[in-house]
Amino acid sequence: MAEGRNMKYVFIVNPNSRKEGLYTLMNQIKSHFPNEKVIIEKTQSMNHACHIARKYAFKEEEPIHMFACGGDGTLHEIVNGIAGCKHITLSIVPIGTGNDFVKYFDHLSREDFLNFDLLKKGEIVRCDLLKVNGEYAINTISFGFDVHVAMHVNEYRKKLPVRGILPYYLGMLSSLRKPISSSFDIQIDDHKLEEKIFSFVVITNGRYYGGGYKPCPQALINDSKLDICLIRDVKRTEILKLAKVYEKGDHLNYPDLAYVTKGNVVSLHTNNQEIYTNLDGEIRLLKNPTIEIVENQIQLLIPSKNKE
Ligand SMILES: Nc1ncnc2c1ncn2[C@@H]1O[C@H](COP(=O)(O)OP(=O)(O)OP(=O)(O)O)[C@@H](O)[C@H]1O
Repeated sequence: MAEGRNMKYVFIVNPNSRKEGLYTLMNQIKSHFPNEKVIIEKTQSMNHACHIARKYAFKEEEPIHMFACGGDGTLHEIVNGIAGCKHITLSIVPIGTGNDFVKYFDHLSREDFLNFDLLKKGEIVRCDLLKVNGEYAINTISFGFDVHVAMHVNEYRKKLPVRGILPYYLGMLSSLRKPISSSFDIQIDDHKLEEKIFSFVVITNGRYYGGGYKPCPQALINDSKLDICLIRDVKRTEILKLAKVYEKGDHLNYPDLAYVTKGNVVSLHTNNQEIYTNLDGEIRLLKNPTIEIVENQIQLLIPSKNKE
């Protein structure tokens, strides 16, 4: 835990999170912070987490240990409120349904992130952010077929009382009714790609997204680089094969299906037309999106399983 005499502990909680996660969280707070300055802020609507986080970002005089309690959507909003703030340390309490970002730390389980004893002796990990047309993302930004899948996933989650991986499969099936590939005019740094037809393009900081897929298995959250996965013009008959290998990050063994590269800036020229963009699972319509890496923007505090 980030400690110090004046340390303030701020929990930003999405109350719509999994009930058992919320229950564990409240018990953990009670037992670990009997006397300290603890503030629990519950989100009430879309983007509220960002507004709450920003309020603390402006209070530069006091050190703050902030906890993002929810799913990747809550984390996304908080990161947009505190990017670049050196007086805030951020821990993630993954009580959402997907929580793909924390899967990056593959030596830690979801339970480890909920264990404040492990957080007490935790370690600081500096984290870069992606930025597109003024908005940050901590995990991934993508374009193409997988954005349509994400949109359907969000719809299924709203409409049906289903959780876990099922909305992702349903979203994929719904998206297959439309063409899988489209034309992209892509520039990576000063290199314009000659290849234009792709099924989707994923730019990553972390390693997992979309319920557990692994576009850039070697991505590092603190290497000051964008990792870019380009999925080629996949036919309907190849989608199942792709999904299977993509989940394990084995798609790179099939260069006819996909390839990965690195860069500092990725630009999509859309002739001022809007394109659906997926930022950490949130959907936006952007014109001519330009994605850059912004280094060392967040101090993450993650649990440690080391004895001492
Ligand atoms: N009280 C609230 N009522 C309705 N929506 C809310 C409320 N608080 C937060 N939200 C919205 O919930 C979404 C975030 O949900 P959550 O944190 O579970 O993320 P998620 O995108 O579902 O992630 P994951 O897939 O990891 O579970 C955001 O769009 C946010 O604006």
